[in-house]
Amino acid sequence: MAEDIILSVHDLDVKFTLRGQTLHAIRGISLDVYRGESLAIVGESGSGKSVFTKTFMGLLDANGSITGGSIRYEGQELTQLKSDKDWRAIRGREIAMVMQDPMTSLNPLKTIGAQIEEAVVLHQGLKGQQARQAVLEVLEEVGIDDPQRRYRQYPHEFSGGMRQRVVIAIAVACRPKILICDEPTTALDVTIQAQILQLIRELQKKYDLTTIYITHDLGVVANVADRIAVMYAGDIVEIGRCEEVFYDPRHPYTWALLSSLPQLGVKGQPLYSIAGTPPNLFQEVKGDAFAPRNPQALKIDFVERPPYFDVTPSHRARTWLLDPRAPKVEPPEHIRQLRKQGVNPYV
Ligand SMILES: Nc1ncnc2c1ncn2[C@@H]1O[C@H](COP(=O)(O)OP(=O)(O)OP(=O)(O)O)[C@@H](O)[C@H]1O
Repeated sequence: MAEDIILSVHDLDVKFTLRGQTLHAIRGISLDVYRGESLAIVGESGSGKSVFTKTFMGLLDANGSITGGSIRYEGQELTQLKSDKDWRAIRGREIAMVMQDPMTSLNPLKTIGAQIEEAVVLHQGLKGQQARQAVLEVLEEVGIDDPQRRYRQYPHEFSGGMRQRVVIAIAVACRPKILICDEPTTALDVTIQAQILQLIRELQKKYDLTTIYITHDLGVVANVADRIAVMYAGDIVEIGRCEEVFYDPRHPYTWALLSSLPQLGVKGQPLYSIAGTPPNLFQEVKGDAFAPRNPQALKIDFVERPPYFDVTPSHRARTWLLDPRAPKVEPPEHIRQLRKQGVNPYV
């Protein structure tokens, strides 16, 4: 059976203007997101993960604009939406976001209860006692004890993990179909991180949510993602099912990203880090954007941008290495070992 596509991005381009110069942040991304799936978008800082997902919600900074391509959500073309009123029908209501730092999305001057209640009133059409009851239920649902008391408290009276639960409560109270989680656990310690990811997973099942995780840490999503999209320099360079990207990665950037996971490090040896820096997006990127940092780059990598090559029907990568004419280049030994071992070293 064909997958049901909830969001379809085609050849998307985003540019920013800064002091008279143009920065090409998203360079022709195409991506279908399937209803009910959990998709992770991973890549280094600056690869364009946040900018890309902000385009689904009309949240680009004022100096940025979509300069090409399309974004269709449930058949509606989002790139045509202009006014804030149009976007309000999508933002929160259809597509909601949980940000890395809960303090940026919470109002420090309003009680937690009042903030969740606003979402309940606006999106579920409840009023008075019913609205209050719904807030207490959602607080409990996200694992906040003693909701009667917590309702009256302010954000500063909550710990970081609890604040993140409140932000998730507000997002879920809007009954969205897609939940975007932008580094939802980065600021939290490891135990709390796992609890928050677990909570998001439970809510995803309960409400049949489509979730998109944005993270620079592949390890974080190993447990939660059905599919992984690897971003580099404003482009998706590899996408596949979680196990395809972990055990059979094809793009040299994905190899490098996997190699830099602390879980793969050898005790007593310094952690692998990717040499060099990402390209300057103020300048035109030629060929494969990762080529200058790739010790095994081919000549053509510096000349022509690679197309996507299919590895399986669900797995593709933008690398000349997959061209039938390319010389055989093996991934590093430790990456090959992963497959042989067949165990998930990331979790
Ligand atoms: N308002 C802006 N003006 C100019 N450039 C911008 C603006 N917002 C983002 N960019 C640039 O767009 C590119 C992508 O940024 P983005 O924030 O999406 O990266 P990211 O992968 O989400 O990184 P991080 O993990 O650090 O959040 C970067 O080069 C960034 O500097």
